[in-house]
Amino acid sequence: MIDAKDLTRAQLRRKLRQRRRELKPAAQRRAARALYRQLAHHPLFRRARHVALYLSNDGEIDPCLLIAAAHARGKQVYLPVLKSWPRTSMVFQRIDAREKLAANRFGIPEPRRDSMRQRKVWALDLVLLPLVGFDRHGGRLGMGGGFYDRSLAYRARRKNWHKPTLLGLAHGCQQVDRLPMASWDIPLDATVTDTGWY
Ligand SMILES: Nc1nc2c(c(=O)[nH]1)N(C=O)[C@@H](CNc1ccc(C(=O)N[C@@H](CCC(=O)O)C(=O)O)cc1)CN2
Ligand SMILES: Nc1ncnc2c1ncn2[C@@H]1O[C@H](COP(=O)(O)OP(=O)(O)OP(=O)(O)O)[C@@H](O)[C@H]1O
Repeated sequence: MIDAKDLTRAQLRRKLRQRRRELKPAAQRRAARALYRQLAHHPLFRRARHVALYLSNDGEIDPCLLIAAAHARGKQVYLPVLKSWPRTSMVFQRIDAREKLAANRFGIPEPRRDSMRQRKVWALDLVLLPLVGFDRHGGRLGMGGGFYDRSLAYRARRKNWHKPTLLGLAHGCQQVDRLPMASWDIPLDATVTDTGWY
């Protein structure tokens, strides 16, 4: 496991992104199936009606099997969609199983913006977050845009509001011993990997 103490956030991010990108396609497919087995029958997933996921990019663990399962079970499935203004914010928008998608400014596919299909993040039951690095204490290192932190910032002010449950999704190799937490970081309830819950 990487010792995060001697690295800056930028160095750590580079190292961990490289690790997940190095996974071969067969290892990625195995990891996606193992992640599905960790979550598909868990009560947090089974009970959730409104679930936000993401489309994998840059070697991220792929939640596509969970997306398919969520659709098949009649859940409402949401993806993050970047706003053009302010450029640092994003919203969660419902997609259907055959949704047409187009690449956003980072090359990640997303649905065409439609405010009728958007839902406030505090009205979601479960958000499955992509991440670059995680620790056992709810720490998350993202791509560095602050998109998830900004959309979850209300949590810091509303301590008694526990929705939605926040679960990071990652490959086991993205674990670090302890991430330095920034003042704006919103702790995860847990991170789920191909090998277990942390
Ligand atoms: N799959 C996925 N979707 C997601 C996120 C994510 O981390 N993963 N995001 C989570 O926040 C948001 C997008 N945030 C991102 C932030 C930076 C970069 C990125 O690749 N930056 C490049 C260079 C930027 C550029 O091309 O202009 C880089 O750092 O190399 C990508 C996504 C919303 N959707
Ligand atoms: N609630 C917030 N309000 C204002 N700025 C914020 C907030 N959260 C994060 N930021 C800003 O966003 C920038 C990136 O934050 P950070 O490095 O934690 O992103 P990240 O969690 O890695 O990215 P992402 O959530 O997009 O995957 C920081 O410079 C920070 O100043």
